[in-house]
Parts: sequence; C-alpha cells; structure tokens
Amino acid sequence: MKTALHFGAGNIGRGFIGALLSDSGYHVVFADVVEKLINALNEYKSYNITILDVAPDEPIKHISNVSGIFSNNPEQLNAAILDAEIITTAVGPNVLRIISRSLAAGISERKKQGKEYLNIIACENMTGASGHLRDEILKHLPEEDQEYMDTYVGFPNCAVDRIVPPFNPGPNGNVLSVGVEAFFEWIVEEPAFKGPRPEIKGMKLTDNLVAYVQRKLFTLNCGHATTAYLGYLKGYKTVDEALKDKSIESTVHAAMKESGAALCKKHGFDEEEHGKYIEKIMNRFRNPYIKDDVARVGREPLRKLGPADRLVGPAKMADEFGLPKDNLLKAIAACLLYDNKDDPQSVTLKKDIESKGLEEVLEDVVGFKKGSKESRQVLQAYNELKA
Ligand SMILES: NC(=O)C1=CN([C@@H]2O[C@H](COP(=O)(O)OP(=O)(O)OC[C@H]3O[C@@H](n4cnc5c(N)ncnc54)[C@H](O)[C@@H]3O)[C@@H](O)[C@H]2O)C=CC1
Ligand SMILES: O=P(O)(O)OC[C@H]1O[C@](O)(CO)[C@@H](O)[C@@H]1O
Repeated sequence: MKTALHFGAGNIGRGFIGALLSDSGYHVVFADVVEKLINALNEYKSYNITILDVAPDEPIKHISNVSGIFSNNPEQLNAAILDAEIITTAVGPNVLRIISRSLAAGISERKKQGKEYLNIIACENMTGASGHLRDEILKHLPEEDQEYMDTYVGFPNCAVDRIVPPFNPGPNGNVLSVGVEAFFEWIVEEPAFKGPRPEIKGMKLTDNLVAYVQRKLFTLNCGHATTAYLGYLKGYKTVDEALKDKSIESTVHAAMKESGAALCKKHGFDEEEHGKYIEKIMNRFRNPYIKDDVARVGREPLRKLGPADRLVGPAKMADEFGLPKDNLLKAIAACLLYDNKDDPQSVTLKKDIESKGLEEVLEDVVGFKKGSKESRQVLQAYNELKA
C-alpha cells in the first residue's frame, strides 16, 4: 500500500488533507507532537468526520488506514520519510522551520537508500509555503545532497480551502473526531511536481497557482479576518454571530469587493464569476452549523498584517491599479486594535503600539510609510473604531 506522511494531525490534517489521502488509497501516517492524538491514531486507526451543513449527502465520513508517530522522534520520523510516497503538512506557517531539520535528515537518508521521487506539499495559509519549507530544509541539508534534492524532491505550492473549526465531539466522542464544512478546494502547482503526479481524489492541479492562492487568501481569508477583528471589537464570539451585525456585514462585503476588483485586474478573473465566488464565501461564513470563534480566525495578528497576507496584500494590489481600498484599510485598523491577552502576537502588537506609536508599527509591520496617505487613513480608521 502507498504511504503518505502528513505533519500535523490537527483540524486541516484530519479534516481535509489526511482524509483525501486516505480516500485515495494511501495509508496516512500523521506526525504530531500531541501525545493524545498519536495514541488515539494508533489505537483506533480510524476516525469520523462530521459534515457541518444543512442536509449533507454523507453526514458522517469514516476515515480509516491511519496511524501516528511523534514528530520529535528522529528514528520514527526518518523511517516514515523513507517510506513515504508523498509528504504533506498542515502545522501552521511558523512550524515549517521547526520540521525542516528532520526533513533534511530524511532526504539525506533517502539519497543513501537510493530512493527516487518524492513531493512535499505544505498546506498552510501562506503564499509559497512549500517553497519556504524547501528554503528552510536547504539550510540543514549537506551540500553534497543538494543536487539529489533538486532532482528528486518536488515542492509544489498549493492553495488549501476548507473551514475546519474546533469541534466538540460530545460526551462519547473521540479526540480524533472532526467537523468540517462540505466545501473544499485544494489546488496544487502542477509544474513543480517531480516524477509521476500522485493521484489524489479532490486535488486539482494548475499551472497558475499564484492567482488561486491570492484569490483564496485575499477573498476568503480577508473577509474572515475582517469579520473576526470587527466582531471581536464589538464583543461577538463567533463569525456567524458577528455577520448578523449589519454594519460588520457591509464592511466585510465591501472589503471583499475591493480585493475582488484588484484580483480581477491582476489575474483576469471574470468579474461576474468572481462576484459569485464572493457570495458563496459570504454564505459559507453564515453557515449556522459552524461555530467558528473570532479569536481562532483572528489568531496571530502580526502574521495577518504581513505585507503579502490577507489584509495588506489586497490593499497593496488595489493600490497598484488605483482602485478603492477604504474598507481594506479599515480592516487593517481593526486588526491593529485586536486586544486578546491569550494571543501572544496580540500582546506583542499592543505593547509595540504603546511603546513605538501606531505610525511606527504601521511602517515596520505593514510597510505603510509614516505620513503616507495609507498610514493616515489607517490612523483615522483606528481612532474611529477605538472611539
Ligand atoms: N482550520 C482551517 O479551517 C484551515 C487552516 N488552514 C491552515 O492549515 C494549517 C493548520 O491549521 P489547523 O489544522 O487549523 O491547525 P491545528 O492547530 O488544528 O493543527 C496543527 C497541528 O500541528 C501540530 N504541530 C505543531 N507543531 C508540530 C510539529 N513540530 N510537528 C508536527 N506537528 C506539529 C499541532 O499539534 C496540531 O495538531 C495552518 O497553516 C492554517 O492556516 C488552511 C485552511 C483552513
Ligand atoms: O489559519 P489562519 O491563517 O490563522 O487563519 C484562519 C483562517 O484559516 C481558515 O482556518 C481557513 O482558511 C479560515 O477559517 C480563516 O480565515
């Protein structure tokens, strides 16, 4: 049987990528650091996915042929890398650097054992995540193994879209149970594969990935983050609750339309089709079966304020074409006001704003120069929202 190694037995790991791999005939080895997840994977060797939607075709999906290993156990991990025909990750962008050392060791071992093609796909909310992982691996890979990696190891980037919120399995539930929306989209960069393309049900291939990554990040994630930050400010707990507030809904919709106009100009998406894409996403956010915490969706505000990320990325793209971006700038201001003591990045952001001032943080983190039109506009929106 074919083996897939997947790093991260969390929501996306179990609820999306691991499930597609298992459905496509792979034995899926999940590598994680959480003992109870690994133990449960090895004890039950299967788990259930509940589809969170109105009358889904298949309300519960049973996933089998799975096992677990500790990602911080070098022997287990090396053996799994050696066996794998494909490796995927869903660990969060910041963890890619952490797993890169073990992957480098595993790649050297594959070379020693005469193994051929392998593809490693990082399924994270990040532009160019697999390429970034490759760069991190290169830092640990002996020079004499680099040519082998160039020849035999592919790092296709991808866009991964499915809302998988934290899930309460109920009193008799299993720690592995996971709830997901019915919709999913996994688009992978075809030309970057090395060797034969793996056949995975539900994986779509494209030769224009940047367009799809930006379409997803600047629409779904942009709208989601805008809802989360505006919702948090008004004391709402979940995304669907926040969107029932008409003023939040209209800003979110307007921000997605602003990013949409820029995306259509940049990548040539059809405007009418893109309009439908936005409406579909708004309906996904309103799904009453998904109780998605605004604090989860807004987690790590410093990452989300990055120049290529979901808020600043589309604002810059709109600017490139001289298009309106008022609502995107308002979303950036709401993100800067995110004040959650349980989120370390929110704590850092708040401290930085207090010690350096908002304008300096805007210049350092977001890249809007002090005194620029954008900086002044965010400042104004920040003060209005604060009031
Ligand atoms: N949940 C969602 O709806 C979506 C999430 N994503 C992206 O997928 C990625 C994962 O997100 P979630 O599954 O929601 O997070 P999660 O927190 O549920 O899962 C991450 C898993 O990675 C594990 N992990 C942490 N350090 C590790 C290490 N060193 N080695 C192996 N595993 C390690 C954690 O223990 C956890 O089980 C993120 O990049 C996120 O942006 C993308 C689309 C949808
Ligand atoms: O996982 P991140 O990048 O922190 O952001 C949360 C976002 O990711 C998702 O989990 C799925 O794309 C959304 O629910 C949300 O927009």
